[in-house]
Amino acid sequence: MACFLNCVRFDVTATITDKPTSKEGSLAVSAGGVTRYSWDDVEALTSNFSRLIGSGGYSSIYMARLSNSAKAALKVHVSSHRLYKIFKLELDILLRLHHPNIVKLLGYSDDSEENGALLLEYLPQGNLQEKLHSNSKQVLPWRNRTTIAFQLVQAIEHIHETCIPQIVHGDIKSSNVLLDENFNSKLCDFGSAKVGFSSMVQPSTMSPRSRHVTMVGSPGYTDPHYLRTGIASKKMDMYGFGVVVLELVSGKEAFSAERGEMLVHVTAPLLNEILDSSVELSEDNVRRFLDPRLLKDSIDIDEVKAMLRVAALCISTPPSLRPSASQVVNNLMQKIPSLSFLGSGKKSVS
Ligand SMILES: Nc1ncnc2c1ncn2[C@@H]1O[C@H](COP(=O)(O)OP(=O)(O)OP(=O)(O)O)[C@@H](O)[C@H]1O
Repeated sequence: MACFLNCVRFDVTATITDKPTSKEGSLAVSAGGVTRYSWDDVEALTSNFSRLIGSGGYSSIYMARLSNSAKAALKVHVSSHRLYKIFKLELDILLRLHHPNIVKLLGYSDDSEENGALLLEYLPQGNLQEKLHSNSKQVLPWRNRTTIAFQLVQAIEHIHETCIPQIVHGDIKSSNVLLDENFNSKLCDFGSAKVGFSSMVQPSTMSPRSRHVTMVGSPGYTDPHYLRTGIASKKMDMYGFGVVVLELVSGKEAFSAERGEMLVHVTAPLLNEILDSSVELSEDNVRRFLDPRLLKDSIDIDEVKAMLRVAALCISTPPSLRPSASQVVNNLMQKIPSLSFLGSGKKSVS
């Protein structure tokens, strides 16, 4: 996905585990459920990269077939030394992450610095951005939208609060949320992540004189506090999450290139109204903001208000006012009864 011109990736500083030493010709080697492939295997799995299923700023994603003929997705980083480091960072993180709402690593290939590839579980419904904003006739029902938000924030809770060391994703946006056949959401793309700090980090490449920061940013999703200060934190993930919730509720894009408009700006008056306890929130205003493609009569307006309130808190300034992921998990479970069922078995050990 396109990035802000003035923002590039985080510097990669995380330590990457050494690769396993045993390797038998082109035979794949499995450890802990993750298989290490040679580049020849990768070519065979993808039938020589014959079917492209997605692409990002730094990688191409190809359809792969495993030996049992199950589908998988193969992510290949554009060849360069810097991008190989991003590949190693993502590999290191995915090797450690095990959560139902985080894309699963099935295997990898790291033969040489030119060739790094991640084999991921295949998510047949693609990414949330396409699902919400393409002109497809298939409209994502309200129930799925609340579930997707809830599963996404559980994935964020896991990386922020459960796994050790903790991780800041650094690029929460709807194109980094993948959907399985039942529209369950899985967070992907850890190429911008920061590892091993509890809440804040100053990017190492930020010069004290220039405020130039090396960090990814996607239009409409980047925390303005981060852009101003260069300080990355869990709160920037909560900001990105808040924007995704606004997209889910409104069906509008985080950034409209056509109008040069950010969703957070368009929604600011309504969100201020939501946070202002002295104002009785007008139901008409809330309904007007809802995605027009949704069958509004069947939607509980209190659920919409709950989602908007969460979004408003997540994008608030200063970042210290934003809730943690676990606070959002608890709040959504309380306000949207159908989610408590999903939340009952939510914890998964890293
Ligand atoms: N496991 C998967 N199953 C199905 N489609 C996938 C999978 N992984 C990625 N994709 C598709 O490829 C797109 C790009 O993937 P990803 O975000 O990982 O790449 P990237 O190069 O890191 O992107 P970015 O520019 O956002 O950093 C996704 O938005 C999705 O459409």
